[in-house]
Amino acid sequence: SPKLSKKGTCLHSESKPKKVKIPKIYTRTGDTGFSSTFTGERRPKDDQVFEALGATDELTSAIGMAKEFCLEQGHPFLEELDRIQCMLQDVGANIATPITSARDSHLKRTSFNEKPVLELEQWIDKYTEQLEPLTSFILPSGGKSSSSLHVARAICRRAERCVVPIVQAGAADPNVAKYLNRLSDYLFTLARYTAMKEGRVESIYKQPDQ
Ligand SMILES: Nc1ncnc2c1ncn2[C@@H]1O[C@H](COP(=O)(O)OP(=O)(O)OP(=O)(O)O)[C@@H](O)[C@H]1O
Repeated sequence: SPKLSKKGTCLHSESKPKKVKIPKIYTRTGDTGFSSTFTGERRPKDDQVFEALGATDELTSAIGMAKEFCLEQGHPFLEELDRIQCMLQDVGANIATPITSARDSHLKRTSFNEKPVLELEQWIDKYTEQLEPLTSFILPSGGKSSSSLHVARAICRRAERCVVPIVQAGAADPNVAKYLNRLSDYLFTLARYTAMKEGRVESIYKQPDQ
């Protein structure tokens, strides 16, 4: 197969070097504060679709950071977090494709079903069985893995708040809201599980002296 030289020319063994156009990351089309949905609509960047896409992006970035802390501790569930990050790409694709302006071909490529929600539930149940039942409010704590998972959990809840009105308007699949709702429970449970596995104490709520 053709190889690229450092200057971006395409090197074929038998033909003359051809210039390959490397696409630029910036198109400048968003500079006036508008951007595009996957269905081609132009909307202002403070539209609820872009708010939800941005929150989903923050969520997967927070999970990426948490994953690094969990990796340092040798936790065995990194494949679950990888899969969740892939699912969040699909969450984004569904949000970026308002059902109200989508053609069949768009819908086929960006549908989101209930299966990943059920998968999260299985994972939650697996960790919950190994944890002591909750008897008081815990505070985000319990080491770097646990605390970073709590940050991801809080961002997940914001993403859910952004998605709910979009789902209620019939523009995104209800399974997307369900997935985010379940994901925050998963992240909470996993935060507690990592604290337990690392032998870290979770801070609990005590009524502060008045
Ligand atoms: N600030 C934003 N927050 C969340 N999502 C965004 C934001 N800006 C754009 N998007 C979405 O992410 C996609 C990719 O973003 P990108 O930055 O390339 O868009 P743009 O700002 O419209 O274009 P450009 O950066 O090339 O001027 C867009 O098509 C849009 O759906």
